[in-house]
Amino acid sequence: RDLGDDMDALAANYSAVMKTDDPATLQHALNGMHDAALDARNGTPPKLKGQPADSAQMKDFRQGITDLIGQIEQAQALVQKGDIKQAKAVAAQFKQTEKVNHAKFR
Ligand code: HEM
Repeated sequence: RDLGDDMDALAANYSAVMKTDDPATLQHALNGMHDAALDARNGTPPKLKGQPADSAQMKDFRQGITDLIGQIEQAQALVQKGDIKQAKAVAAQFKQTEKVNHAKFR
C-alpha cells in the first residue's frame, strides 16, 4: 500500500478511536493506526519525491510519523491499564501532530 492508502487507514481508524469508549474497539482501532503509521514511515510524500532517503526533509517526515507512533503507543498503554478517559485525551492530541505535519508535507 502507498502512503495515501496508509493515510486513509489512519483516518478511518482515528475516527473509530474518537467514536468509541469500548476498550476492545478502541484498542483495535489504535492497532490499525499503529500498523498504518509503521507502513507510512517507509513511504515518501509526493512533495519530497526524488529526494534521497536521508535528506533533511525526509528525516523530518519520518520523525513526524515517529512522533505519531509514540502518541499511539501512549494511548495503547493507557487502554491496557484501563484508563479510557486518559487514552482518549492522548488520542485527541494526535490531531495536533497531524496538523503540524500536513502543513509541512501534504
Ligand atoms: C491522525 C493522524 C493523521 C491522519 C488521520 C491523516 C490523514 C490523512 C489523509 C486522510 C490524507 C489524504 C490521503 C489521500 O490522499 O487519500 C493524508 C495525506 C497525507 N498525510 Fe496524513 N494523516 C495523519 C498524520 C500525518 C503525519 C504525522 C504525516 C507526516 C509526518 C502525514 C503526512 C501526509 C502526507 C505526506 C499526505 C499526502 C499523501 C499523498 O498525497 O500521497 N500525515 N493524511
